[in-house]
Amino acid sequence: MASEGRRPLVAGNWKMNGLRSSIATVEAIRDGLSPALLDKIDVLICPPATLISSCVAAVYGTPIAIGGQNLHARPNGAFTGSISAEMLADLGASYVIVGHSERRAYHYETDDGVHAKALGARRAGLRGIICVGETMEERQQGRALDIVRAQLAIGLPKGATAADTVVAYEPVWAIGSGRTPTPQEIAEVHASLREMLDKLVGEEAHRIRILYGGSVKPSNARELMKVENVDGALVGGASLVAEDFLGICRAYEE
Ligand SMILES: O=C(CO)COP(=O)(O)O
Repeated sequence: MASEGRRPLVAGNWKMNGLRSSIATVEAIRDGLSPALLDKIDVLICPPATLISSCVAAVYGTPIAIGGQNLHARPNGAFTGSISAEMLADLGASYVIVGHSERRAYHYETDDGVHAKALGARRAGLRGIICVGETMEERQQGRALDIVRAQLAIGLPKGATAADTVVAYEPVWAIGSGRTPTPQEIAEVHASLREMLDKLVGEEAHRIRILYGGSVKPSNARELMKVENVDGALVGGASLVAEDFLGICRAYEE
């Protein structure tokens, strides 16, 4: 449950999916969210960078936020193909995902790199969503908590606040697999992350949101979102289908 006044955040990560025709999905999400629900939760869509501008236009005048999926740590320079936090902010993005496990696995991102990117996000006034998560092998070795705590301790910028930082726990083995940890397993990791946040930033730890991500669907969202210290969801596959993403948002309806 998002408690202690933390406002839930339901975020969609489209990954490398979406053409201009996908703006219809954003419009359907926009039109399907009731004012009463938007009073209770924050909603964010992170499309590929190519669609950020048109998504920003589609949600103009609503509280729905648009974010990037990755950034370069530097503000500008000779980094062919890269996009800086300033460029994302310039398009109207207000969040950016940092250190997603797919970036770590396929683009060799390290915890130090995640830290540099999170600083870049803060520099440009974006909220960084810092992702942590263990592999199945690490879980089986009993190392899940050690892994995610270390990822957080290195990745999180000094003095992080709820205004510039969100944490997302995404077990690598739950992403796109249809498998999720049990509510007890999620509660254990989120409590441990909250405790680590407390060590790192003190009181502010109780204001920083910790999302759960990995195979969140309308059918399991209610159960997962009421786990203690779960302050929302980071949704992959189900965020590509307006009705599914809306179904997850509606877990917060009652
Ligand atoms: O990686 C994720 C979100 O960032 C989760 O993806 P799925 O919801 O497709 O498992």
